[in-house]
Amino acid sequence: MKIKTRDMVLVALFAGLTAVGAFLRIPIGPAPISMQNFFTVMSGCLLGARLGAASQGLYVSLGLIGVPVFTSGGGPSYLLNPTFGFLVGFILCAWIIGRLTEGKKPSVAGFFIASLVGSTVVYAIGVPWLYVILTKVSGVDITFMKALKVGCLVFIPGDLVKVVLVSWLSSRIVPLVARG
Ligand SMILES: O=C(O)CCCC[C@@H]1SC[C@@H]2NC(=O)N[C@@H]21
Repeated sequence: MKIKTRDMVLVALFAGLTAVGAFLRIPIGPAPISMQNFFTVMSGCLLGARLGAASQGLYVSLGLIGVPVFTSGGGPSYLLNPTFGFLVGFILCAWIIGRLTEGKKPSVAGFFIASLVGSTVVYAIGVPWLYVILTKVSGVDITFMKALKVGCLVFIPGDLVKVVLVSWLSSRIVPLVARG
């Protein structure tokens, strides 16, 4: 399989942008508000399933080998960080958004619905991971409902704004560039 230079550049670009997103954060609890998922969702919308997921896979791999691109650093021990589930979710999120939008007419509504589905997957992996690591590894005494609150509910307003913005931007950018 031949990999195009353009594709490699786009994958590296979105891995880099997601890393920048980790620096744009507000610490509020076990998981911070961050701009990572803004770029995750955008990678799925703009690059499609294969390249979007590759960009997020590259991002997570760089963090795991020790490049401090996550909100609390990096390294293999991040597997036991309460927020690692969100990072796993990023890969699947980009892939799902790409699959749901590829070959379709680019519309704000189409990108919005796909981005909501993808973002739900980030929470579906992120919240149980957060709960298990906090309770079983860190010994924190919290209920699953509390984990749902600090790992999902607090982020919904901000993440909705991100998703609306990405959907609008993508509906304007995709017609100008062919997706790989
Ligand atoms: O440790 C990391 O680098 C991952 C942080 C994940 C933050 C999640 S992504 C979904 C939700 N929305 C936010 O703004 N923050 C959390």
